[in-house]
Amino acid sequence: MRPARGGRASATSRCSSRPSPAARRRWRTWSGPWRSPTSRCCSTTTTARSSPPRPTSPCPRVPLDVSPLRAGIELRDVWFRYGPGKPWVLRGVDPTIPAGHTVALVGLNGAGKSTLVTLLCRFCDPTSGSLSWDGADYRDLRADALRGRIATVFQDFMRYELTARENIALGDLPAMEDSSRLTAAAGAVRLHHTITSLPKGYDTLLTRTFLDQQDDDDPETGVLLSGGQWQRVAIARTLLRNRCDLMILDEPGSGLDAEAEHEIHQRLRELRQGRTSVLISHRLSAVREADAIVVLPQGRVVEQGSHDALMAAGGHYARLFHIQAGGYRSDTAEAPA
Ligand SMILES: Nc1ncnc2c1ncn2[C@@H]1O[C@H](COP(=O)(O)OP(=O)(O)OP(=O)(O)O)[C@@H](O)[C@H]1O
Repeated sequence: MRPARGGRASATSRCSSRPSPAARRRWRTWSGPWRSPTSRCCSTTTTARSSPPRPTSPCPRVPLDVSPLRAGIELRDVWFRYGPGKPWVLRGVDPTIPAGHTVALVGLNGAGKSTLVTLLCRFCDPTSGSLSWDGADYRDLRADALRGRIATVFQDFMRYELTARENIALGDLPAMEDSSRLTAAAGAVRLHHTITSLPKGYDTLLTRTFLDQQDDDDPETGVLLSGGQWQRVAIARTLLRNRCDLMILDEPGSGLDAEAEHEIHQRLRELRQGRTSVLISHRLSAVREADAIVVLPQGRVVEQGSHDALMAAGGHYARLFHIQAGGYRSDTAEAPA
């Protein structure tokens, strides 16, 4: 399935008639739901639900600042692929993330969950369809302001060749000199004692440079952390941004041992209370308490609802849950830990 040909060309030509200064002033003072004239000229034409609408093309706009999230984030018929001719990754998804709620995304490998995260952070725009923040189209918003309101633990998080302090404080630079915030974030993921036992504590370099044999015991040359310890650094970096409006956790426990994973999911559950968050995890016991679980096989939303509702429906989610639970059973029927 492909968008209709010529969508881009016609959208671009329609966008070329620029609004007058007086009209632009009127739109800026419009207090209703934001819908810019340029977004109308770029809007997509949805004909049949089974095929993607025409691709939207970027039009020049005056980017808007981003206010604290009040209502929620809405996706409307979002289609996405990584390039023309590439397979569709998202095929008309339209979940809503209400403010103050946790929405979990569940699906098999390659279902498009992390791709959805890249759209939520606006690293990419949808090929067609739209995302909105309290009704404002993402494409009308300042990308830096939007990202300033989002804290994300990425599945492929970064490991910087910097000190422990810097690696965590990159989440929120003023915390670089604020030891209480740094230690609170590190403590929340049980990393504080690991860091304080390093040769230079929070100022230990988290990389290892071997210049010659004598450098082996030199604390200046830094240390190497395990994969799970790095994962805690990445989560601590995100927790530091606890004033953000949206927290996205993409497989936050994937590199952790069973005990640490259980503990961190427990801690994240507490931190998510009353906050807007998106949680991705293959560990279904970690997502069962989400307000809504969106099941996304092969880029389409096939089910959404609470754990209880989806289990009662006996569909895709229930099947995955039973498969996973079965792996933990011996003779007795137990839910996954
Ligand atoms: N940068 C990219 N360029 C091209 N294709 C990509 C890119 N990133 C992901 N893909 C493709 O998009 C599809 C969805 O990938 P995505 O990472 O969103 O899935 P996922 O549901 O998060 O999977 P997993 O559970 O394995 O993390 C896959 O087929 C993948 O190969």
